[in-house]
Amino acid sequence: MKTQTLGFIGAGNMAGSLIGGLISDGYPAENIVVSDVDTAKLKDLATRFGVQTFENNRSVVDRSQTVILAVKPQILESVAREIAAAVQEGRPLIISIAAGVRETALDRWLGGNASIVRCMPNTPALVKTGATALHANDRTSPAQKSLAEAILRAVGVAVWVEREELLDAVTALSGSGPAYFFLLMEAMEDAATELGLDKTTARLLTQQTALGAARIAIESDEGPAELRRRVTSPGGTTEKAIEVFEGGSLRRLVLEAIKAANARAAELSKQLGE
Ligand SMILES: NC(=O)C1=CN([C@@H]2O[C@H](COP(=O)(O)OP(=O)(O)OC[C@H]3O[C@@H](n4cnc5c(N)ncnc54)[C@H](OP(=O)(O)O)[C@@H]3O)[C@@H](O)[C@H]2O)C=CC1
Ligand SMILES: O=C(O)[C@@H]1CCC=N1
Repeated sequence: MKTQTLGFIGAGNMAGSLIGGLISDGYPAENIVVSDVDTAKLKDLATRFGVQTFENNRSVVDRSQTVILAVKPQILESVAREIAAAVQEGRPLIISIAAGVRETALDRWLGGNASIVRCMPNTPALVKTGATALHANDRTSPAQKSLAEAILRAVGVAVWVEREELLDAVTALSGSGPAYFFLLMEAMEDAATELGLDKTTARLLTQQTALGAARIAIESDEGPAELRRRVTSPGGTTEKAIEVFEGGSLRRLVLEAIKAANARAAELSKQLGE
């Protein structure tokens, strides 16, 4: 896979995360090409990672065996129509990371003969701890599916979903999920500073606690409920905090938040042509 040219259209947050992760996994920078309308973003990626950049999307498609579409969902139709003439008989493989844009809509915009893998990665790909779910259209060959999986697996875990609609749930869970943890970290830091800790100490302890909790959760055979119980001494401090979280309906809030994100993904797909 690393000998093939991999193209990115869109040089924003998610492209930067994927490129950073791929390069730290040993993907040669000279085999990565990127285009964007924003030259400052191209310059930034070229400086940080040494990738080749272009202001013209067609230049990226013409050079690539695989093209990752990393523009906002609302821009995808115009980008797809712009590159359609260069996408023929399933080549290059198209990987879309756009939230809520269905394979059928993208295929239509691309001219009706594209091999498309839709996936939902997340920004921790930058540090090779990404979480991605994938789904492919019928035209995608087993070799193309393996290639897409290998690209995303290089920056974290990658799993296939059986039905494309499930990518909306994945978007709401792990696509947006890093932001949920960051929100909790922000709130924990603020609380700690209110209790008198300085900002630097509050941040360090919060970060290390998040990392430690995630590592234990990954390495243990036990689920989060049991792991939580191990921290919660009867009559102790954690119990008091958990009572406040449960009393404030944290679980209901999380359910509502994730359902709202899922609904937004479905709404985007309706707005953007199903
Ligand atoms: N951010 C995340 O955590 C995740 C995002 N995604 C998906 O990834 C996609 C990109 O998101 P994100 O990286 O956050 O978005 P960004 O806005 O950071 O990046 C998109 C980039 O595309 C550029 N662009 C706009 N028009 C064109 C065009 N015609 N041709 C080429 N480039 C263009 C934008 O430039 P300009 O800003 O000037 O418009 C911008 O630099 C979205 O579809 C999103 O749903 C998926 C998983 C996680
Ligand atoms: O907020 C968004 O729409 C994108 C998709 C998942 C994460 N960021």
